[in-house]
Amino acid sequence: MNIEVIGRLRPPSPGEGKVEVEVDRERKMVIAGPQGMHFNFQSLYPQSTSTYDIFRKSVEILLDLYMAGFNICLLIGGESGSGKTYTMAGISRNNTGMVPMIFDYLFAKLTGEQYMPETKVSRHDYKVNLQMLEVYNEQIKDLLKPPRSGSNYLKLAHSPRKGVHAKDATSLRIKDASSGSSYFQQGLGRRTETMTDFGPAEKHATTLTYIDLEVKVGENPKPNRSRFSIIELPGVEKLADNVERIRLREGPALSQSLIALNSVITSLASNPQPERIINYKQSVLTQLLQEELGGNCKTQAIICIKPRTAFDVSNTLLRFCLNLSQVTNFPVVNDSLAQNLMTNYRTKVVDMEQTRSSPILMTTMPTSSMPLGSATIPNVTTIPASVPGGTNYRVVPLGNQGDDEIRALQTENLILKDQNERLQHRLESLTGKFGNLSNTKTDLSQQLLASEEEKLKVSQSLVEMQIENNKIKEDAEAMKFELTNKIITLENQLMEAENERDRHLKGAKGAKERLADMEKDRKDMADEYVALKANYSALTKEHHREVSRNEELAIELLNLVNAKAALMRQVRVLTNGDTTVGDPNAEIARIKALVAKNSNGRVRVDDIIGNQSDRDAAADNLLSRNRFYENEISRLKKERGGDTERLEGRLTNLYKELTQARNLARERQQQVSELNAKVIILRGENEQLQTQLNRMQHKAKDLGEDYRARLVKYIEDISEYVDKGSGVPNAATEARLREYTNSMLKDIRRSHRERENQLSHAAQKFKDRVKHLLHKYEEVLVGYRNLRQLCESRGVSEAEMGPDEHHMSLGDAEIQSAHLKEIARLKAEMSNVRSDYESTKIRSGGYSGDKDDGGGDTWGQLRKQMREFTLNTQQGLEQERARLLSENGVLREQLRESQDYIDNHLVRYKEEILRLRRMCGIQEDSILLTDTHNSARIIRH
Ligand SMILES: Nc1ncnc2c1ncn2[C@@H]1O[C@H](COP(=O)(O)OP(=O)(O)OP(=O)(O)O)[C@@H](O)[C@H]1O
Repeated sequence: MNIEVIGRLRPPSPGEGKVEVEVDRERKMVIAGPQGMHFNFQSLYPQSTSTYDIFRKSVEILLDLYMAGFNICLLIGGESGSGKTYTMAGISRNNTGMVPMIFDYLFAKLTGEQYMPETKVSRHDYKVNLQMLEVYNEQIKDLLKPPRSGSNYLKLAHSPRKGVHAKDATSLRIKDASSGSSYFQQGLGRRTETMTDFGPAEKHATTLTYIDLEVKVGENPKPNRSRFSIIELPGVEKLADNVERIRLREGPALSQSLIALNSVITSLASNPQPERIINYKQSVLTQLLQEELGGNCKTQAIICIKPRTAFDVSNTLLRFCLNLSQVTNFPVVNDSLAQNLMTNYRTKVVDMEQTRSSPILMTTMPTSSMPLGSATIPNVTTIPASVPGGTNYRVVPLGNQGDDEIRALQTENLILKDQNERLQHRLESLTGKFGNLSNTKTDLSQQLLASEEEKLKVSQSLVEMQIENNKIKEDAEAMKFELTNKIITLENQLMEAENERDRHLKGAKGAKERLADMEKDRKDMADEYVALKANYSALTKEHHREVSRNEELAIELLNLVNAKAALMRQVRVLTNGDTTVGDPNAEIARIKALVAKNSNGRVRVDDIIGNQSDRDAAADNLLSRNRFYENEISRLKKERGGDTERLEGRLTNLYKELTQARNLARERQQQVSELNAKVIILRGENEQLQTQLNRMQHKAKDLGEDYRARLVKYIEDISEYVDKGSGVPNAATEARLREYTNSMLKDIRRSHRERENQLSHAAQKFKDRVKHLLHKYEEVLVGYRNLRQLCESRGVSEAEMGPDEHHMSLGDAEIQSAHLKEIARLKAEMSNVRSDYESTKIRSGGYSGDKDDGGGDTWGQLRKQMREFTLNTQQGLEQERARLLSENGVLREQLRESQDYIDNHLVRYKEEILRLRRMCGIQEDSILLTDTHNSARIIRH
């Protein structure tokens, strides 16, 4: 890592004149005249830039590295009066320099931030120490040592742990930034301020400020140790002069540090490789700056530039900058491992130096602070005996012992030289190895840091990936679960769909079949429809005919009522207002209502019967006729005399007979109704008998099955028994078989007896019922016959008495229409009234009225209809009776068959039991016998 070189232009002081330093457009390059050097600074801060700005832009980053464990060096160089001290220390509290700023920043960070930046590793238990040295005239001055505590000049020492260092230098523990700045200012105040012939001492002196930091990082118990070195170099303008001249003019020590520094830097610049061998021992300063210039340190140089400077000085300065910028360092993090490695390396170096140093040739006096291994023997003699304000070196002669001894010494010296060269070679190789190790260590540390960081990043990314992986897994599991559910649901749906499809197919098949059936049905229905339509048209015609007939009947009924009313009025007139004859108007009203109800208003009653005035007119007509008749009667009475009274008496008798006939007809109707009720009851009983017969048949069938099953079981048991036996029956087996057979027979007998009793009881009951039915039937017939005889004895005609007894049966008469019934009743009454009237007329003699005119046909038709009706009714009753008789015969036949069936089976059972008994060898001491009356019974002999 090369040394970074930045430039800072100082503003011109009052009276100094204008700025002559040339800066290019990019403000990075300072050109020393037209033919002079030019150098490209990493940063070139102009005059106006404050120290704080430079600190912020260029030093803060170094401090971060410093706190991370790197050694840092800030070289502040330039001409005398260019502002080196100004940059390092500032001039006041308000215009401070780099060191106070470093303290401020350092403590602010150490106390404020507990963790390293970027790596976030904890930082704790820090210790800050301050050392300040001044190298002037090859002497090391401890600037922090109080003046009155003895000598403050120090010797160089080389220890494995500290390397080359000022022995016993004061190291002050710094607790905070202000104390650090305070100590720093105190140290500055102790710098050498003498004036020499060649200018003030500060021009030739170097101020070294070391800020040592010890801090524990992370879990490591051993702290990192790093050093921040702020080195204010002497003015470089002397380098523009000839070195030999300087030495001749000033002596070898005054500018030795600067000359040696320039020489070392030039060597380092020309040897960037780590295996370079650099002679740092040219001065105290270069020895102290071994690490800062070419070792384990990150170095940055701030070169202060005066606004006006001489050409050769600026040329020298830029060359100095150029060399600096080409110096390569090998900084590493100074953790415990690196420290141990460096200690190990330094131990070897110290050991070699001790081995190489010769106690014979030269001895450094106690007052000398001669650096370890710094002086080569020839140079020793050139060291002046006295250096102003410094240490005295003296060459101590070994004595005058003759030429032989000198030659021996020279020989030994040559041997030693050879050894020295060998050692030098080894040292160089070791230095190269150390450089490699440092480089490797640096790389390793950097790689370690990078790998740690990368490891953290990788771990973080791994955790994030793990989390994301878990999330993906959970999502995948959830999705898998969801998909599984969906698949199951779809499978269920598929199965349901398949089932549905099968159902639909079956339904379609069934529907097709049904469709075919329906088609067939439709054809059948179409045929049926055609037939029905034909029937309907026929029925419609029939209906129309019936309606017209009904209307005709209604009209006829009304006419009859009219006629009846007229007759009733005549009867009233004839009977002199007998109230028993009835009110003709009421009869008309009743018939009107009946006709209106049955014809639904189609028959215009009033048109047929006429209104009240018509009826009154008819009544008047009848009354006038009545009066005419009365007049006729009175005339006849007058003419016939006593015949009238006799006729009246006969008429009265006729009326009485008429009343009796009516009562008889009513009574006969009542008896017919009772007979009808009895016939209905008989029918019900007949049905009950049929049901009972069916039950008996089923019972007989069940009994037969039961007996068959039992017998089969018995036969199987006996066969099994016989098969199991040896064929030679002994007494015990015979006894067991006999016992078994006896129990079987007992069981059969008992059940047979029970069934026989049940069947006998049922047959008896059935017979009783049949008898009862026949008895009732005969009673009905007898009643009917008596009725007919009574009617005949009363003189009722054949037609009026109704059908003969053998036609007596319920039939279509029950379903006759109300009109027909009413017509029949009215016809009967009409016939009665008419017969009464005829008889009265016959009795009254010679009456023949106008009423016969046109009425004979009507009566004839009515009589004809009534005869037809009677015949139809008789036919229906005969059919019903025949049906009942045939059913009765069938029932009797069924009963007989059932009885035969039972008897046959009982005989078979008996024969089977006897056969079994014979098979078993049982004596026929008890046998089954049957009686000859179709009933079985067991007779024990
Ligand atoms: N950047 C600056 N801004 C203003 N004044 C400055 C600046 N730099 C230097 N000076 C002033 O220039 C003068 C010389 O500065 P300084 O003493 O720091 O130089 P020097 O390089 O340390 O000199 P020497 O090498 O002789 O010690 C001082 O008065 C200082 O205040």
